Amino acid sequence: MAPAIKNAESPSAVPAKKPLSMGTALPYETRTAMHLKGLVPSAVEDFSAQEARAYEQLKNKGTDLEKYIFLSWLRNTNLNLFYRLVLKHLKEIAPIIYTPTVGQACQEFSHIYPFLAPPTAVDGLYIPLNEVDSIDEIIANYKASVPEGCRPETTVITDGSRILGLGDLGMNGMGIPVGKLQLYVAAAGLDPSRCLPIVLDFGTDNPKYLEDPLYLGIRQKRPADEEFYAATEKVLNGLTRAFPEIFIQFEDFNTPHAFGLLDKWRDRILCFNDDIQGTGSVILAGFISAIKLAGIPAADQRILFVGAGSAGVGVAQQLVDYLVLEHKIPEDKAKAMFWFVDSRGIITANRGDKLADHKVYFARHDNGDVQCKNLEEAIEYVKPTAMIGLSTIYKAFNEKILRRVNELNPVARPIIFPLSNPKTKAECTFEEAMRCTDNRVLFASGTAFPEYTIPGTADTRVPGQGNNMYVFPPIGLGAKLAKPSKITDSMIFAVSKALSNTLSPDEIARGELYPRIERIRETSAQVAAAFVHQAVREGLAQDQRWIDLVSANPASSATSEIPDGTYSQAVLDEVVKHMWAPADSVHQVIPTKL
Ligand SMILES: NC(=O)C1=CN([C@@H]2O[C@H](COP(=O)(O)OP(=O)(O)OC[C@H]3O[C@@H](n4cnc5c(N)ncnc54)[C@H](OP(=O)(O)O)[C@@H]3O)[C@@H](O)[C@H]2O)C=CC1
Ligand SMILES: CC(=O)C(=O)O
Ligand SMILES: [Mg+2]
Repeated sequence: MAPAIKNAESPSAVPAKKPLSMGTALPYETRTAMHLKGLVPSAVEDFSAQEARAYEQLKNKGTDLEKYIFLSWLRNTNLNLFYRLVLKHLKEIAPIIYTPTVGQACQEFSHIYPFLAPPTAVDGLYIPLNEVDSIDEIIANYKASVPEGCRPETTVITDGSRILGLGDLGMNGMGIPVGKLQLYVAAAGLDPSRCLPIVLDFGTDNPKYLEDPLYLGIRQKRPADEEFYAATEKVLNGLTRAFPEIFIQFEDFNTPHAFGLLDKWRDRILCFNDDIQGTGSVILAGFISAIKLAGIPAADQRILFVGAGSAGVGVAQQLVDYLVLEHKIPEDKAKAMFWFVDSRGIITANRGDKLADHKVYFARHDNGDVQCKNLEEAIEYVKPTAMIGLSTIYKAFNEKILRRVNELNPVARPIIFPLSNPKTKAECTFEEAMRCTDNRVLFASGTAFPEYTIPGTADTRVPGQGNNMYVFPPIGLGAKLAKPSKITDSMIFAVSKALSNTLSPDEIARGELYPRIERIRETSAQVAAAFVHQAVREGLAQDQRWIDLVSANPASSATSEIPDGTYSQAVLDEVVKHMWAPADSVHQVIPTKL
């Protein structure tokens, strides 16, 4: 793990008013000085004993949802211990605080909410549609409820309208901003006291929640577009008025609004859309590794997307940019390497329905009279070398389909990425993909699948996790440091290149497509450094210290137009110094002299 220190400019992430959260780790002198004598058990422990106890409790929970609730409570009562535990057991805990369990937690959010945090904890902003005119008051309330100086620098905002592949969960979607921000902290060392989850409680079109007596959001249908955009504008204006440097991640908005918000705001404020750009970036990184192993030239790939929403189109846009920039394939030819299947079949210009704006660019014009109505027909027509699932359809890549794609690719290794989340929406599992392709598959999934040992051998393969968790934390960290006026597509492209460069020789030798999750802190620092370099190269960075550092240490002769994802050691070293990490001993967080 990259060494990490607390950002000297940040207030401590552990609220000073709550020393009791350190509980049994408080030394006797501190207890005396703070009039706590007799209020905690007499043993004085170090943090690792507390950590062992917390881990024991975690292991004893019967279900993943119980583990989620326990971890949420821990985070809200002992932040330091929570992040020590998360970092030590990241591979085990990430699927609980993030996909897949976070999906279930969102579905149950209104039922478990009171048990996630003590009543005094402020865990984010809940902004009802009918209160958007009070945004300044809401922000003032927030400021008054957190320690002086805790100005948020990173926010994840959703309106809960498309939570993972689970659909419209209304206000219950709050679990996603909360979960994403925990990864910002764990993976990239953002200061937890400066992370602000926000849910726009704008109603829900999901009857299940409207009828649920325990639902905690406003009980009304979602507003029409005009009202949605006007209300969102009030919130974003209020937020940027109060915190002009804040980095905003749009998350899990339904696809038309995801594209609409990005178009409207991307040149005005420091923001990005995780589902379009973050997913595009992370899947491009895995794809770069996959095509190196596929055994055919990149230009011969025939790429079939199953699902044409914000994620599918976002990924394909990044792949086209890559084929054009890196492989010098003309844009028209690159675009022609892609086919999309949506709920009505292959997307063509003459299919007879009015295509949503985001589908138009990739609609086929070369199909003549052929219209494939489903995935099976599409496979026979396209004969894909790569199949990318962002459809939310569980088992869409069934055994027959997987075997057929394998059969169609006797030379090239098939690329199969079932990327829909959570696990209950994944197009196939790693085991299925391995079995049906004679273990030849180049695989990545949105939710982590277990390793697979090829029967009768000791050959155990590790599946790639193609999840935007590898890129949004370093993008946020890089943005916080370099302070670019906006996030550009070329910065996102640099991030993909940088992530693909982080694979270790061992991971490359084993044919893996992503770095192991246990190294995510190290890779996040490297990717953030590449982001900072690119922001400076493009002339958009506004923090003079980083401009000077990059100018004195240019990593390569890359231009702003064709990013190569490189960074200098000097910038990497400096980035690492700005990553927050939990304290190792109570003396780092509680002054010895009170
Ligand atoms: N791995 C990762 O990091 C990420 C994964 N995702 C996952 O991607 C998935 C999709 O997200 P998003 O694009 O925003 O969602 P959308 O709901 O906008 O997109 C879903 C797409 O799938 C299509 N579809 C539905 N049924 C079928 C079917 N039977 N056959 C083929 N296509 C079908 C829909 O068609 P139509 O347009 O006709 O309705 C639509 O184009 C989610 O599960 C999400 O969790 C998202 C972001 C990141
Ligand atoms: C990972 C993610 O952002 C999603 O599934 O929506
Ligand atoms: Mg998402």
